[in-house]
Amino acid sequence: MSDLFVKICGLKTARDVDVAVEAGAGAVGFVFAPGSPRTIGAGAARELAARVPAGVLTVGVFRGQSVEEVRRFTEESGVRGVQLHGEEPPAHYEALRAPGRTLLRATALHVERCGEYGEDLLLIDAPDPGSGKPWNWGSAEFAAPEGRWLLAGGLNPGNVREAVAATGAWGVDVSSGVESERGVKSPELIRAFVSAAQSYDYSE
Ligand SMILES: O=C(O)c1ccccc1NCC(=O)[C@H](O)[C@H](O)COP(=O)(O)O
Repeated sequence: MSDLFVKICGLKTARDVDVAVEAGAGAVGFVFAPGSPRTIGAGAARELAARVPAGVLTVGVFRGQSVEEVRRFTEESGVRGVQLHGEEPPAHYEALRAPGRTLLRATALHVERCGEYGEDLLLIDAPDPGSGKPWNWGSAEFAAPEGRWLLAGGLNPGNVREAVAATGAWGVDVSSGVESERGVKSPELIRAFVSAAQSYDYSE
């Protein structure tokens, strides 16, 4: 067993939040970026976030939205983490910094180390986030950043251990790989993903 940090993203129902928490996820994500089958409103997210124990991070997921909009969704929903997917500049991270808030920078670009934009956690993702399409994390060209970073993009219960072994990621993030159809989470796949990820032993 490892302490691998697991984030389950794109949750929309109380059942799926409860399953993710009980399975051992360290974070759960709610999509506030418009235009996704996983998008929910701040009010719905507030009810879901209220079910989550203090030790599990609740995260709002945004893409290309203004600082004002991100702030409004974050405050209305009560999530404690903010994840930006739109290659927002460092000024957005500075503006969104608040006591007790965790900032996550999601990018498909090469990054030397976590924290360059003022983020607390880095998420190295596919160019098309939430698509379920894997990218070349296993290739020789991929250089892992320094610091705490999560791997995302096309992960599923069957490949997550191999992905962590290949990259040395501190954590993993998944959405499509724990769905029975696009936008619909599967409790069985959530449990299988967390179990597979956390069975990884870094000394392997
Ligand atoms: O999920 C979406 O539809 C989405 C839309 C806009 C910005 C981000 C989005 N999702 C982010 C994630 O779910 C994860 O961070 C990650 O990309 C995992 O995606 P997947 O490849 O589907 O596992």
